Amino acid sequence: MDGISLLLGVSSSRPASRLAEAHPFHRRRCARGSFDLAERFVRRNRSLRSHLRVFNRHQTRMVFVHCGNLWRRRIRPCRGVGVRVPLRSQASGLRDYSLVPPPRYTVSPLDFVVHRSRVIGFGSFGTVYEANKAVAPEEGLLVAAKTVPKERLSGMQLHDALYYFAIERYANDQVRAAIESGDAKSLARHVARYLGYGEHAGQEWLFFERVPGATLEHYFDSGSDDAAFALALGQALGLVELDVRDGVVDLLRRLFLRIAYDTLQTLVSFAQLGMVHRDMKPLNWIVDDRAHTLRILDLGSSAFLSTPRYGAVIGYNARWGPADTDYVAPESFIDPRFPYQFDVYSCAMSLLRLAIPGLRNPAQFRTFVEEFRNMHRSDLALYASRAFAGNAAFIPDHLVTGLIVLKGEDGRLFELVRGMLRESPQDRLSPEEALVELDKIKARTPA
Ligand SMILES: Nc1ncnc2c1ncn2[C@@H]1O[C@H](COP(=O)(O)OP(=O)(O)OP(=O)(O)O)[C@@H](O)[C@H]1O
Repeated sequence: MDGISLLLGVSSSRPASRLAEAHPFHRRRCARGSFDLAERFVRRNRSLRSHLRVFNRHQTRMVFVHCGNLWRRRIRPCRGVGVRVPLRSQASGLRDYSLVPPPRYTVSPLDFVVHRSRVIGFGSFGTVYEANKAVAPEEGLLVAAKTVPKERLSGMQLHDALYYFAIERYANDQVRAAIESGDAKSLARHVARYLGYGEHAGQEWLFFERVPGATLEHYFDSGSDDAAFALALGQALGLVELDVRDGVVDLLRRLFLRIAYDTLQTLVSFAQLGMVHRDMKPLNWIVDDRAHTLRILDLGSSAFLSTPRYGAVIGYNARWGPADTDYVAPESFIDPRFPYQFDVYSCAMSLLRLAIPGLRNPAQFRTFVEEFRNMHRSDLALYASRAFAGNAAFIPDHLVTGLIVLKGEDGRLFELVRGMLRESPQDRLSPEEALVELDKIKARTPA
């Protein structure tokens, strides 16, 4: 890692040399490249993500920066390009995971058998294993056991991983406490059940009930045609009345309404806890095919905006990069005046992939995201009108079904999604407002 001093990938119009001019000490170290180049670099080097602080202020250009030995250097954002590299001192002060309150729900890892050879999933910072509860109550329960892979992380990466892990623990504590107090029924249904935190032999664990089913991304990835996709997803969600004879548009519309409802209800409950999830996306939405519900995973990127006992905010730090750039709201970082609108945008972007068949393919979705934000300022109406006028690079054929899906209910669904995608968080619907609109639409839709 130390071998690479700095790698920049700058898309389209602003040449890397201009960036270098603004920061002469980096001039000789800047490499010019395309967005694709930079993105490929990031994807291939997922483990380096903790060192990549990326944001795209105007959604026009994207810069990725990798710093090996430059931790003390800070690159200030240029117009249109945002680059932030954390200072070591800031990193240690502001990301101190020991500031996160102690665990509320604890368990003994010895009560679980963790199957180390059966990895369910792993991300930049965590590994999730299959496990079983080995003792009563609930002996034999299928469990997902998440831990920080300390053996493959070191330095700042390990530090970041432990921080996210502590936030995830804290967030799950809050969610479970709300469920137990009876305040948040929707959370019991829409978040993976948290069993508790445990530590053994220097390894920390978070234990969850294992959700039977697959993530929405997995459904998108299935490669099946629209009708087969809709029926499989509908069956998993318990929409037994779905019938292929109703036509694909109708099937997709009902799925859309159902998933929008599940996710918005959850966002309303999160907001009641003062929480922004910050990483709402199909990969973190798992369809529980036994309880027939959508559950949200991975609370590790959450922000708690009002935690007076421990300081203003837990989990959120504007000096850090945003979450997944494909779904991140245009403000990139939470606007403290309209914090809950952040997740609404990511939710709507995810829902677009459900409604618009062409967007289920990740590469096509990424092309769409670029164009939608850069050329159309996240305005769905502008995008649609240009796409039909033949100005968009995105293939209109793919858009047609999706727009017909959204066009239902006299265009109300379209307007709802448009309102959820407003570029400015001030104009965007809050979770409550979006849910009210959705309720009105559902009331007009035959069951
Ligand atoms: N409770 C659960 N039940 C079933 N599968 C789960 C559960 N928790 C996590 N998984 C699986 O593990 C994968 C990774 O989980 P999670 O997103 O929590 O990890 P992560 O390390 O934070 O990943 P990333 O860095 O990509 O966000 C999920 O996509 C899902 O497939």
